[in-house]
Amino acid sequence: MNILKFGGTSVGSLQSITALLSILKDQQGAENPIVVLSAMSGVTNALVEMAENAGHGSDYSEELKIIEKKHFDVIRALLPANAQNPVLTKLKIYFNELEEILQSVYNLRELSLQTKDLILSYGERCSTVMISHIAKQSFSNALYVDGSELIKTDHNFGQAKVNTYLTETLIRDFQESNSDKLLFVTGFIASNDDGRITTLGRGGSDYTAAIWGSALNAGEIQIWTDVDGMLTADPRMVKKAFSLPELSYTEAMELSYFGAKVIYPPTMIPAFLKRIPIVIKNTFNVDFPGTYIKHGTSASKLPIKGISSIDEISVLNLTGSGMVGKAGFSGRLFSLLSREQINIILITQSSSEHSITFAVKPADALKALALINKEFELELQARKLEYPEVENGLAALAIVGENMKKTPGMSGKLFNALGRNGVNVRAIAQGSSEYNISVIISKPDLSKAVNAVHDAFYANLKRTLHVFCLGTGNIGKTLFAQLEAQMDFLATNNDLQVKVMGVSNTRKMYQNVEGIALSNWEKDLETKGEPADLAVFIKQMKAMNLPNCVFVDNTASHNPIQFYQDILQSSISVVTCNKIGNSADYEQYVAFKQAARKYGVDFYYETNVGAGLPIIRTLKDLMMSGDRIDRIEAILSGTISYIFNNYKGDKLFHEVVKEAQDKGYTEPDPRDDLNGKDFMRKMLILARDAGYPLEESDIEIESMLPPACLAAATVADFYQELENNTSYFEKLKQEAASGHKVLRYIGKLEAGKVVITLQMVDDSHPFYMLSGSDNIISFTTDRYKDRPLVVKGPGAGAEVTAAGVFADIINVGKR
Ligand SMILES: NC(=O)c1ccc[n+]([C@@H]2O[C@H](COP(=O)([O-])OP(=O)(O)OC[C@H]3O[C@@H](n4cnc5c(N)ncnc54)[C@H](O)[C@@H]3O)[C@@H](O)[C@H]2O)c1
Ligand SMILES: N[C@@H](CCO)C(=O)O
Ligand code: NA
Repeated sequence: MNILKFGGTSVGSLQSITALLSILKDQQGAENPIVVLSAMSGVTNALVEMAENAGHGSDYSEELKIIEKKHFDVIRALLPANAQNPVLTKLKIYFNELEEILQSVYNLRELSLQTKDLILSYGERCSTVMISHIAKQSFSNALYVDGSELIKTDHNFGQAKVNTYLTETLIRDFQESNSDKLLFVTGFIASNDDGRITTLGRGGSDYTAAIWGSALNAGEIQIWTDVDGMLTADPRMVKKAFSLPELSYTEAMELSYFGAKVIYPPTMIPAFLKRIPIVIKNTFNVDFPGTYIKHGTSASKLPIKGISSIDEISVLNLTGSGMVGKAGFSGRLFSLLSREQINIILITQSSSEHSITFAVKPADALKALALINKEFELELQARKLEYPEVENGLAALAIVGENMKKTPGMSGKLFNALGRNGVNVRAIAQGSSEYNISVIISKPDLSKAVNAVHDAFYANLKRTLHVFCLGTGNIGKTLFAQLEAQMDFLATNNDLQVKVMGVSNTRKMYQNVEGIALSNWEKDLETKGEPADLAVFIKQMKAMNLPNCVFVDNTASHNPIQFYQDILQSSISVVTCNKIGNSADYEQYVAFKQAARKYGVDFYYETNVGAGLPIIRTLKDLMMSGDRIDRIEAILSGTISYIFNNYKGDKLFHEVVKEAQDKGYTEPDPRDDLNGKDFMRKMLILARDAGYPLEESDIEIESMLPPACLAAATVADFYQELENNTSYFEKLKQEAASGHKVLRYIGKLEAGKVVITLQMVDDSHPFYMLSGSDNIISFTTDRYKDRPLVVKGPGAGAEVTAAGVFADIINVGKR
């Protein structure tokens, strides 16, 4: 025989009650199941509130009408008119009784625990009367059972202790004489030996189900609720939390102890002792298998079963020489706390025995402090102990699973996930059972931490990168289009999800905790965005405190640079195509790298040189593997390359420059390309990555423009000056052509010196053959000595640049 317990949401609506009845139909068999019911959702809370209001002399009648109507509406909707009267009458009697009791409380302005239990009992009684009557339509043997008469307890109102022997006898006798009936039993309520109503405390209806299950040696106890079972983590924090197919009792205990609200551990003990399996099922998703909790280790191969969390705890730390080697010290401490019913969530003690740290609920913290101050008064006065302090604003997280026991590296994985996301661990505890490793962290970090740990342990699930993007121009726009097009591929082939959480340009900024739909980012930014403010954008990004977070700079602005270091120090990776950061002070360049290393995040800037071409990466690989750069020769301006490759025939120089700009090769300000500044920045970054601590002033740069062009105050003036100097450029072109040569703007790093020069080269030169916006770079190194390593290809343009930024983002995700 099975026990089926339905929680508040399962009896809370027409839809759920209909589902409940069809579940019962499916489970009809040789033996009648026992159905245990909670109060309709919201009713117990309403009863508590009414009781307390009455006790304070406040009005409760409105609320009473609401819950009465709630029951009556269900009856009117689910029973034919001719069957409504008996149950309406019965419920009306209950509500009249309840009103009289509340009125007495109101008159006396006194609410005892005993009266409160009596008031609460109407929740289960009303729902169970109601449902048993509705069930009669399809099950003629349905019978309402006031469970309070069968579960006998002591006089501890509010949290009564069950007299197991007597209760089990009563239940067995009752069931034996009603075995032909389908019993609908009130959960949560019981009575003492005076016959007064008591309640079973938190999770009480589950407890009722377990007591009945134990008394009748049930085949299984089904807990029907509104979620798909026990989840891997709190779904309010972890969107990717999923239902666990199977758990051992111990695992379920550990998980629920730390806040998985589905069942409350003490309620399971009667079932645990008799080894009765417990199945958690979803009334609203009947076909889903749910979670099966049984004795012994589970067959599931998951290394950890779940991550439990408590979002608010307080920690007390006891330190002092007085504890060292003193047997019985911790005994005194913990028996003191247990005597006063203070539940200790977690304990750690250093092996020097110099300090004990323990965590309690915030509500217990000051009480614990006072108790310790009193108990250890002498030791405190003698300074053998330091006066303890309470630390608030903390949270706890635990990974749970019996398989951890045999698997090394579990704690490594946990701490790596936390460390990489900048979560500081305040205290650690691992039971020697190895079922559970718990850490204490600061409360604001909890959600990030739980998500990071979830991602780390369930690596077969999609990992999520949270991306914040600055710049929606040429590159930014193209990146969004590429991200959108590639979403599905990444999900299926790399188990990676790139979620854009925020976007800003100079005018507007928009962030969304749910992520921004890439199909609609432009409209969202326009309509939902606020006026842009970079400092605020970054502050909000940090405040979201997301795991696996990446800041992407797709601007050509100085402004974001000043924030890089702070961003890296907040354990957020930086990906940038903006060259300004790496080509300013050498000191700053070093600081970025150090911050990234220290905080365990990435700082990627592949597109700083040669757009998407693998140049930075190649250089890094050479350096890391111990090669030494002897010489770099390169053409690194895509714009100038395009200009020289297309400045032919009748086309005028300034027209070709305009073409390059229109094709998206130039910097937002094309003067930065033609005056050599962009090229200079790239050479400087390369030289630094090659190990030379150079500054901009160390670079010798030959201008390819006449002075008037360099002096132009605006872009329009610049184009005008280019046109004015047409003959200068024509002369250059002819000179080259007459010698069967081509114009090339070439950078060279040799012996720690960088020069950029305008050259005319013939077909014997390796850089002669270039087309379009091609870049070319040749590395001559200790290992590539006789023939250099050469990278060549399009070195400018929105598609190839955005692709390089994209690859950098993905590389952050790979770690
Ligand atoms: N075009 C290429 O081939 C290429 C290749 C490699 C690198 N890059 C680099 O890409 C970057 C972007 O180039 P682009 O052509 O997309 O420029 P763009 O002018 O088209 O776009 C720049 C964007 O940045 C935004 N922006 C500027 N300052 C900002 C600030 N302080 N806060 C927020 N947003 C800000 C602007 O609103 C705009 O949306 C540049 O740094 C460039 O050097 C470009
Ligand atoms: N404006 C740059 C873009 C690539 O960094 C160029 O022309 O090379
Ligand atoms: Na590159």
